[in-house]
Amino acid sequence: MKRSVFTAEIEAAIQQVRADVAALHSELTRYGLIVWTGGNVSGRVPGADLFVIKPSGVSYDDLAPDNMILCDLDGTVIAGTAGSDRSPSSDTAAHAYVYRHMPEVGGVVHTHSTFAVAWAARNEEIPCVITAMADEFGGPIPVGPFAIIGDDSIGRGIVETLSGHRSRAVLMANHGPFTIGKDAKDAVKAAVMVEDVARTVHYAREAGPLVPIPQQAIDSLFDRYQNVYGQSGDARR
Ligand SMILES: O=C(CO)[C@@H](O)[C@@H](O)COP(=O)(O)O
Repeated sequence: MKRSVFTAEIEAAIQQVRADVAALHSELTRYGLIVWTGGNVSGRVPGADLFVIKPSGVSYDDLAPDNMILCDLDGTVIAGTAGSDRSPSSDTAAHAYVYRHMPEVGGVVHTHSTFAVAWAARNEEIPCVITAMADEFGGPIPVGPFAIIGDDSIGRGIVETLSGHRSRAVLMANHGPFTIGKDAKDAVKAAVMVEDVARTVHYAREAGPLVPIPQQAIDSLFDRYQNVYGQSGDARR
């Protein structure tokens, strides 16, 4: 089967995304966002209609740049490339759909993190009642439609929910969080933060009624965090 030949520049970009995506999977285990082989991270290859995603069902202990899988934006594995002998993540179609319909997205993450999945099981959005949510998500974290894996329906639900929305996280109904970002690291950060705020707001509501933050304050906090917080070279700046 003929292997695609990439320019030296694209080849270098592919290698960098392979290394980044492989390394970022350890952040999901580090923050306790997945168990066993659940979850997945992908990253778009800058300058090419390609993305890299993990192989399906492979232990996180065994993930490495060379067994990440290179796909085109239809989710088709690029034959003859490193890792192409294995099946890509079962969520590849969803990631591909997001990359095709949200050109500004450079990374997609899916987890089954406990508190976020609990909100998804109730089909309940997480209300914006803490400044950490206003900072990171600019408001509530929305619920996406119930969608069965296997075709474009999960990806379509992510795009329909997050297009034009400040949040980089969506709670797919009865399933769990999918997050997007400028790059794979930005999407992983959103996955870490959605679980953190899901847990905090869960406990807060158990103790008593939640107090919403006024919209003007949410807008101000989000603007500061997106445009002032951190360093000028950060992906979101
Ligand atoms: O939630 C799903 C599918 O949506 C799981 O299968 C997913 O977390 C892990 O699947 P992969 O190992 O990436 O194929």
